[in-house]
Amino acid sequence: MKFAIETKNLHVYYGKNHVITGVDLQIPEKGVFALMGPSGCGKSTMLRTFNRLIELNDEARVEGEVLLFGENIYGKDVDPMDVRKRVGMVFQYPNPFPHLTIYDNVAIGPKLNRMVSSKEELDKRVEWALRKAALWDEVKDRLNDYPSNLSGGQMQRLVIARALAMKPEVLLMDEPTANIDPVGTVKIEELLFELKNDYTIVLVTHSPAQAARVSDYVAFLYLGKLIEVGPTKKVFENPEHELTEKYVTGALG
Ligand SMILES: Nc1ncnc2c1ncn2[C@@H]1O[C@H](COP(=O)(O)OP(=O)(O)OP(=O)(O)O)[C@@H](O)[C@H]1O
Repeated sequence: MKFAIETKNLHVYYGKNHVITGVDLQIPEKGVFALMGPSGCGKSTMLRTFNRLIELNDEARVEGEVLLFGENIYGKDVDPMDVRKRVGMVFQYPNPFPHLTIYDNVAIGPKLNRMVSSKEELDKRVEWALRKAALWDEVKDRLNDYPSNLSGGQMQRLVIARALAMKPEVLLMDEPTANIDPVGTVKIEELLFELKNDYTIVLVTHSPAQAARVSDYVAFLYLGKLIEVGPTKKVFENPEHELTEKYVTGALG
């Protein structure tokens, strides 16, 4: 079976600090796969190896393999920019481009990458992405406004639309609701439910409750090690490891 993402003996170091210590993980295609664990266990670091964003940190060193649909993205002929086009990312703080309109925030990726050949096609792509991100109805009459007046939740959905406009194969989300109010969080969680039919979504969360609500599969990381992985229901209802049980019952911080 081909997985969307597979890691083989993955290690990450920041200088001498060994923060991911030999992880073998298989992420199936489609659905929400949650990486959960307490603060500092290496979730964000691991996520950033999946699109080579980790390399923007000069101190970081990656060993082992990360396969994207069977192909090692750290292979010597692979261009990290190509990987980042195929694997989109959404961060903890909604970060629309403030100097671009709502329309241009979504249009810029396909435009710069020459993914469309006419204004009509670009308009269509923008509408499609905003609809997919469940934002179209809220912004269709103000596409030429700047994003600063949007709520945090709307900004985060705009950023999701920006990522989707590139038609990625995998979408990485690093604590996407950490800075969003409860209503906005519900909307984003509902959106994940829709998107997971078409995309493989890898979600980093420190909240076991969120992992339980939205994920199909979950991996529990602790101090840079993969402790347990499996279907979410199984891991929460019948964990194999005592550490996992402590974490999902809130006894581990
Ligand atoms: N740029 C960096 N340079 C050096 N060490 C780092 C860097 N980023 C993270 N670390 C260290 O690597 C370890 C893993 O951090 P990481 O951010 O991946 O964990 P996390 O599980 O995502 O935590 P959080 O939920 O707090 O973001 C931590 O010990 C952290 O201090």
